[in-house]
Amino acid sequence: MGAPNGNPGDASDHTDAEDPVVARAVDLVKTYGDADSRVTALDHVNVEFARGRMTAIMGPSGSGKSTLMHCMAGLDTPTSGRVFVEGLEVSAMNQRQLTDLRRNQIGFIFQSFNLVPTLSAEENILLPLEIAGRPIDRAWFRRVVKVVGLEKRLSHRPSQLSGGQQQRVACARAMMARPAVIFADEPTGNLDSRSSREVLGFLRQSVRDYGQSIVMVTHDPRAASYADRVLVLADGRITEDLDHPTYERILEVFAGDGQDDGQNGGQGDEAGRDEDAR
Ligand SMILES: Nc1ncnc2c1ncn2[C@@H]1O[C@H](COP(=O)(O)OP(=O)(O)OP(=O)(O)O)[C@@H](O)[C@H]1O
Repeated sequence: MGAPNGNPGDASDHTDAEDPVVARAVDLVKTYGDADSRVTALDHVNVEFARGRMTAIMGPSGSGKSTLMHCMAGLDTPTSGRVFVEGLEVSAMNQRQLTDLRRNQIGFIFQSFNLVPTLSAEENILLPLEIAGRPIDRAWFRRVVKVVGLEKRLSHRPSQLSGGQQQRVACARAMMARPAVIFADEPTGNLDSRSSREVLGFLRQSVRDYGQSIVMVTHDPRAASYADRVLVLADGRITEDLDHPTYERILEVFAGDGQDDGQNGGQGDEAGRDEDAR
């Protein structure tokens, strides 16, 4: 099992694949500003993210979604409380340990793709491993490239790719290092509905076929319906925790009708979700 009270260590030589929880926040508080203008972005959040599952985080603008993800990924420092990834205490790490953690345990997918414009798709996918000085598993590279359907685009630079193709490169880049968890911040926010479906399908496939753990912030109920679990934040607190919700169920929750009448269980949405990818 993971050691939630363990010391931060070298992220490159520590994995705890036995622990069903890949990341957790314990009594997490994040405030911004001073006493006169204090904003509580996270208000005593306790949450565990399951290994090999896709969890979506939803909530209104300003509810704390990005802050939660940034604290989980070691990109922001909690005011109080603790954060663990793979049993390692992120909230107690120094900069070197955080760099190690981000290189070896965490993958990122951003709304704006964040590709290096002068590099080809292949070079972008391999860049994090090159920077970390890690060996490249060519067989895994070919598999990942096949999953995201980029075989014929590997020599293209980002400007020669569509938005959907660029986000596929970003997905492949995140998957390439086999991170313990991928944090995806609005991964479909800049994509049309067809490209969104494709990218969400790849993410689901990586969960189903390779046991990838994914935490995804999204405003889009359609995107959230691909997840195994949907958390809803409001004013820095988790207000809903939904297990395999349908698109309709998510819409109901956001319409303020949080009562589960059981009528939506097991139904898929008609247009968005790629059932084959689940
Ligand atoms: N660097 C900062 N300085 C001051 N306040 C901040 C800072 N970052 C976030 N906040 C505040 O913390 C609260 C939570 O912000 P956060 O960005 O986490 O929300 P969000 O749910 O991700 O919003 P959105 O959906 O609009 O991206 C907001 O009230 C925001 O104004």
